[in-house]
Amino acid sequence: MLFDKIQAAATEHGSLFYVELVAFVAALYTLYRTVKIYVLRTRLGAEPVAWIPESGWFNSRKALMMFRLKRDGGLVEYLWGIWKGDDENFNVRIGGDTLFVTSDPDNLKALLATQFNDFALGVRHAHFKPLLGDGIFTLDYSGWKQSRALLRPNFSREKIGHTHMLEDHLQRLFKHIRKHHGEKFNLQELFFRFTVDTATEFLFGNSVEGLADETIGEYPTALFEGQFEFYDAFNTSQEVLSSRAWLQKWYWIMNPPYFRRCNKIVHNFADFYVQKALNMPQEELEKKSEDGYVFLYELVKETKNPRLLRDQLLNIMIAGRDTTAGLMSFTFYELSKRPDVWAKLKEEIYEKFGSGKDARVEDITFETLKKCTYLKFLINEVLRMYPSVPINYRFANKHTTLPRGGGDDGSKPAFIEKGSCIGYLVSAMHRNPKYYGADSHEFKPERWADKDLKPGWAYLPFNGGPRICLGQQFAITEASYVIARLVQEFPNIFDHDPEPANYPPRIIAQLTNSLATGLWVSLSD
Ligand code: HEM
Repeated sequence: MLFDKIQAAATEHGSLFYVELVAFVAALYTLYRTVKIYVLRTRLGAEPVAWIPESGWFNSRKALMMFRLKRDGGLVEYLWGIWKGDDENFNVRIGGDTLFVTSDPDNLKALLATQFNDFALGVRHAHFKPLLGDGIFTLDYSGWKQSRALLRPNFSREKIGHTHMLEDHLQRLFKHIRKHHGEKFNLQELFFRFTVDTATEFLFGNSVEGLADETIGEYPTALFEGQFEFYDAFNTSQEVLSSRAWLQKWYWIMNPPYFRRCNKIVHNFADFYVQKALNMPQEELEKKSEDGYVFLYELVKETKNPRLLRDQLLNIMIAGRDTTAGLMSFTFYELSKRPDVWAKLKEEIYEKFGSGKDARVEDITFETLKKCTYLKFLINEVLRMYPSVPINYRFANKHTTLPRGGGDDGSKPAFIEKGSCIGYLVSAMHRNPKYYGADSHEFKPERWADKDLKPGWAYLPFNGGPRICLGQQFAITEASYVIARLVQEFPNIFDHDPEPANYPPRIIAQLTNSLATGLWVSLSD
């Protein structure tokens, strides 16, 4: 009936009729949305949030620019520029959706802790599922709770404090450094290989030995066909996951055949070790637990489900590997540029653990590393200036509010519509003078000695609330050990940055951060 009437009206008024009809429906819908949001917002006691000006149709110009900068390494600085530190909260329209962007500690506390149940990861599960399946990093609600309960006991102090497991891999790293005879090389690339080696050993009980190659006269042991493809496949899959995360609800566009092929290689790798563990007699498992700590062997005591085991291990791998490599890379980036920081660090490490031939390696433990005050300040500062996860997001699972961002001065509650996305920029918050003073853009480990510096929720490298990083202590122990050992072995560091004028450096923001041009340094005895 209605359709017939529309057709008759179209015949009578000519072809412009359809354009007018669409405009009318759009206007009606806009009016409906405006009234609906006004009513909901008033009911929840919130006020309107400021918008940042659009550029291009639905901000398409901004979105394209962000994609380009993500690839070229300028995204984190660009976002900081939009922010300017003053506007900690605003709305932005991207591709027709409203994104509430915040770097306000009060809002982050509500988002991640006090109003935890109002928010979820949302589409992250769909973004990451082809590689990671159902695990702690991808699930919400009861699935996440069960995962956390299953995995948490494996991060206790006695299970993650095995620093000696790192030493064999470090010896390989030293060989790579020494083969350059004091000439420049890319240390970041070695750190990324190192963390895959240590992560695969810790998680699966066997390292991929990515650092073992002919240039240092070592060859990895292959246990099965396709083992050596794991390293590249995992990197490639991870890059695609990052692009899918950036595409948000359009993630399905990014599903190329090479992604599916790489996922298969990674799954075959994990399945091999899972099956090996499942086939192990109980006594052998117990014996392995006594010999050293392997995540998989501990999990097998709790569940025999091969898919669950594979998914959880890959979830931890993705959460822990690049983040730690990034932390070590940015630390040495700063160390290579700051002789004053390098000297103070050396003083502390040499005093506590000796150096060169007199190095007391066995003294470097979880407990003794914790007592290295300057090393702690250094790591705090690296994670402040270069948080491994600079940008993150959550979705509202109901109509709700966040404490700040509404009203003329942004001090009133902000309305958050069900289904909308909240982007939070930890990197911007970490450089805001409001929380870190006028020198907030400077790299200054000493700031952490100031007893008055109590950033609370303004310092969030490991997230906060119920989903706080499970591997925080693990990562800090591993990075501290590597830093201390490198300082012991190589007393001299020199900067060979190909872009020395670019400070802060260009950063590639994949799922986590890395230096766009690599970490070019030389280290010598
Ligand atoms: C410098 C190193 C690291 C940093 C900066 C870091 C940071 C983070 C952040 C920001 C999150 C929250 C992600 C989100 O909820 O959206 C997270 C979660 C997580 N991290 Fe880390 N991480 C690091 C290393 C590690 C390591 C080494 C492991 C494991 C061996 C690990 C295991 C996890 C797990 C399992 C989660 C998920 C927790 C949950 O959702 O309940 N992380 N990490």
